[in-house]
Amino acid sequence: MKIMVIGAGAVGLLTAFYFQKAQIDVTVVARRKVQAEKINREGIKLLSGDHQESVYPKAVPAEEIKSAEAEAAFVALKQTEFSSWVLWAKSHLDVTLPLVLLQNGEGHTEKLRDAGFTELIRAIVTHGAMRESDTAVRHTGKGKMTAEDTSIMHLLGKPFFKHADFPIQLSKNIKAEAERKFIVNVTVNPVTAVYGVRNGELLANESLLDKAYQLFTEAAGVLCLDESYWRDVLNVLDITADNCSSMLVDIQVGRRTEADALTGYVIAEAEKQKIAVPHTIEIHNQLKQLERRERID
Ligand SMILES: NC(=O)C1=CN([C@@H]2O[C@H](COP(=O)(O)OP(=O)(O)OC[C@H]3O[C@@H](n4cnc5c(N)ncnc54)[C@H](OP(=O)(O)O)[C@@H]3O)[C@@H](O)[C@H]2O)C=CC1
Ligand SMILES: CC(C)(CO)C(=O)C(=O)O
Repeated sequence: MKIMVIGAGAVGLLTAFYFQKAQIDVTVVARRKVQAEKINREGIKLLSGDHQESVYPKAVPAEEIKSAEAEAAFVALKQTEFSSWVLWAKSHLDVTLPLVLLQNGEGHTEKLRDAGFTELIRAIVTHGAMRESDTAVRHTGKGKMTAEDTSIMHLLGKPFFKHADFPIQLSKNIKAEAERKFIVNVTVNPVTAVYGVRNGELLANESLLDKAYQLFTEAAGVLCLDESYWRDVLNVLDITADNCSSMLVDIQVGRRTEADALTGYVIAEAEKQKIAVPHTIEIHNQLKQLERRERID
């Protein structure tokens, strides 16, 4: 099989590494030509604890793709880049190419559907990954990829169903899986980013946990989720206590955050349903202010 991995950041490099290692023909599509050239020279190095290993997929810059010679593409760029990427996708990819979407947050699937793409497969990633250089990725937390149960995912996922380090599982109810991840991200990420703390600090500090719970209650109201999802949030906080959330990292390095696809999505849905979400609006505005203050790109 041939796949493309579009976006050579943390999740893209991790996905490309494990697929190439499983002897699947991978083409990495990088935004920057210089990154594609480095991957072609040096391969992709995975770092996990003390273990290091390299694989050698092909890489091409996005500007040089004419049409996709692949059975599917894994899309691994952030929500912040999605709208402009959809314009690129419309002119470079066949609308029937199966696209496996690895993003946190909501709104991206609709953007692609509105652009005419027909084979959209959602996947939820619970791994932790950090890009250390243009060619090296650290696997910081072993989780899994849960993808919508489709025939192409049966083929693509097969080498990984029992994989020790990069397991893929299929779900007939990906909406529920996505909601479970969404409620964690919309609760944990904004509080850790605004207060500049690691995830575990929310468990240690009652006032921060209260703020997270207020966000949880508002998001759960909008998504019609029950209180049992709060246990998931506490569980993730416990398991990832030492992590800096992705949103905190974005603020620290001066990048735009994925707030629009998280708190922004809750605010938009609440407006449609005429539900008040004052705490979500307040923290969303704080995030936007922080983005303006810290932004370097
Ligand atoms: N990192 C993690 O542990 C996890 C991340 N996720 C989710 O996965 C998604 C990706 O996150 P992550 O990998 O961390 O993000 P990164 O910022 O590490 O990577 C995004 C990559 O997309 C590339 N890119 C941007 N625009 C384009 C474009 N038009 N064409 C091709 N490539 C492009 C960027 O290129 P450039 O380098 O040139 O900027 C960058 O390499 C996010 O939605 C995130 O929330 C989910 C679970 C865990
Ligand atoms: C689960 C959590 C909160 C781990 O840090 C995450 O997904 C993120 O940081 O985006």
